[in-house]
Amino acid sequence: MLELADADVFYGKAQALHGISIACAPNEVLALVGRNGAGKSTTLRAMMGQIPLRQGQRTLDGADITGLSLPDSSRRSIALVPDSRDIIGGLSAEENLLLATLSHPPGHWTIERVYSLFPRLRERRRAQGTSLSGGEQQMLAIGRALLTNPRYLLLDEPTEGLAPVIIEQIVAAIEFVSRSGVAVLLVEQNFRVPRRVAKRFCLLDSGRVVWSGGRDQIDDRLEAMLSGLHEGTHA
Ligand SMILES: Nc1ncnc2c1ncn2[C@@H]1O[C@H](COP(=O)(O)OP(=O)(O)OP(=O)(O)O)[C@@H](O)[C@H]1O
Repeated sequence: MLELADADVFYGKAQALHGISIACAPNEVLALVGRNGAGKSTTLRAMMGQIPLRQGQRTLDGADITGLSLPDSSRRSIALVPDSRDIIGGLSAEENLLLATLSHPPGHWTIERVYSLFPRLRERRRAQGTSLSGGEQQMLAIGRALLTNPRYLLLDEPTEGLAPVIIEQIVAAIEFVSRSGVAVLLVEQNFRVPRRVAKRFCLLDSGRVVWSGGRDQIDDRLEAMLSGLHEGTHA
């Protein structure tokens, strides 16, 4: 279980998270949804150890990892795919993947397995990072994270700005990765993708969890509200 308990996060003097408590169980797909600026990305960064907690605790399987650095969190089987994707533009797609294998011991995920998950990446393996499309970059960013052999994969808006046909490939990949035993913590502003792949949802607003529940607890009113989030509807 990867957990934040009563977490406060600040950017300078501005408080972004107010006592957030979120727990992601092994093997589950948990979605964090909420409108722009609600604190979704900040929550993922806090889960990853990329930003410090002013208050509260981060735990992994009950052990306190609040102060664990980002590289150590990565070695402890947590991986973050940021919305910026952070592909190294001067390297080929395959070189980007190779880099990830250098910093982690070999495990289930290999470059071959990443290519099986995203055949398009095999075709584009010699292409420079800068020449990859948005969808290819997203596939590469997910593949690179998988090569660290995470038990918890944190995905920040993986389908944002992508064409429907590519979104389908990303959705299929999330489902496959989840079936392979990796827990996925999915951040999306748009409710359509989480609706399909997640079993549990946390709705964030102004740095707080304002609702959480399972798929079967989403009634028509909540469904309409969540579906309207990306159009700017207030939570
Ligand atoms: N690097 C930063 N420096 C200062 N403030 C920040 C920074 N990143 C986020 N914030 C602020 O923290 C709050 C939460 O932002 P966050 O990016 O976590 O929200 P979000 O729900 O992920 O929204 P979005 O969908 O726009 O990414 C917002 O008020 C935002 O302006």
